[in-house]
Amino acid sequence: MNARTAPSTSAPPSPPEPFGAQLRDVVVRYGSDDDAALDGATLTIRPGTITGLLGRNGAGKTTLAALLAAFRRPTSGTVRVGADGELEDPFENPWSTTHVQLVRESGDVWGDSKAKDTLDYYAALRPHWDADLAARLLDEFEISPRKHPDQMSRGKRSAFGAAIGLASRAPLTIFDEVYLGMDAPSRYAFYDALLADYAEHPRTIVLSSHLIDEVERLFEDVVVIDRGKVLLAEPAEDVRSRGVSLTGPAELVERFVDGREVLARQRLGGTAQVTLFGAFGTDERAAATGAGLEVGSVPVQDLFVHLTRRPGSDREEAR
Ligand SMILES: Nc1ncnc2c1ncn2[C@@H]1O[C@H](COP(=O)(O)OP(=O)(O)OP(=O)(O)O)[C@@H](O)[C@H]1O
Repeated sequence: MNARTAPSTSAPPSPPEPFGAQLRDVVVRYGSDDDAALDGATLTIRPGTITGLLGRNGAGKTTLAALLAAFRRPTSGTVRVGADGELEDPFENPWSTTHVQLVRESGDVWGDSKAKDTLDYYAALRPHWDADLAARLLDEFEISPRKHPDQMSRGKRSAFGAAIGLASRAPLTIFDEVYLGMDAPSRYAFYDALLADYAEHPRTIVLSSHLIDEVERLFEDVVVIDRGKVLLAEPAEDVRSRGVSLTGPAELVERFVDGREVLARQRLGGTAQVTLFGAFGTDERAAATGAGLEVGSVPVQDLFVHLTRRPGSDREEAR
């Protein structure tokens, strides 16, 4: 029995299953003359996973997040959100809006009253809100519940939004560039808290970020959008096996490059590391390992830069 069908009791409702989401041929146009912000996007967010949502500036990530959270409706196509087998149109759907939490850069907080007022608001709005977790996170980020968010630094305000997103325990939680202004220790504290709470309370997390190197270890699935189109949507492991990294004596490494596309190249003294695009066959892998090279997967960041590069307009990165 899920929370929707459970009889009403004084105990908090048990959380429903993690939500998934499906987009089919979704087009979003902000104005009739505008280019499409999403242009025929089709993808699935698997329930119970952490999905990295990646794209260059203006790619359509925030637009996609707004659709999932029912902040807007697509111009055409379908958006469905919900627990397995119960996917529904989230727009003007109280069940869905109650169970989907979007944390945006802007924070979605009452700026001119105490942080505690915002916490009380979310405690009433989110059925699975964990007040103890919220208090612990505010403590960790050194945020006073008595302070007004308008008087907080940008980083503290972002951290406040991150804490709200985690404490909401929503079956689908979307963090849209939540880290803005947060210093490195705060960002890492957020990633650690996210992983720890996700392990204890499985749900679906979508994490949009430009700091790919920093967050890619969290991803189970990866969605890359570019100019409103879905370039890939697949498990992070599949993304990482779209290329290979080789590390070892420079001369030896170069022998394996042999006409392949190089995504990244680093050299330190006689040691080189190259990231190559394209699957590496079992024989090649065995040959490279046998020759003493370290064979690794491709960093998501390198692949992302490669996939979204604009020929002729982006400066080739000197590495
Ligand atoms: N309210 C709006 N009115 C008109 N156009 C908009 C609006 N919001 C977004 N757009 C346009 O839609 C496209 C996608 O924007 P979106 O904010 O979804 O991208 P994004 O991937 O989140 O970008 P960024 O990484 O820079 O935040 C862009 O061309 C943007 O200019």
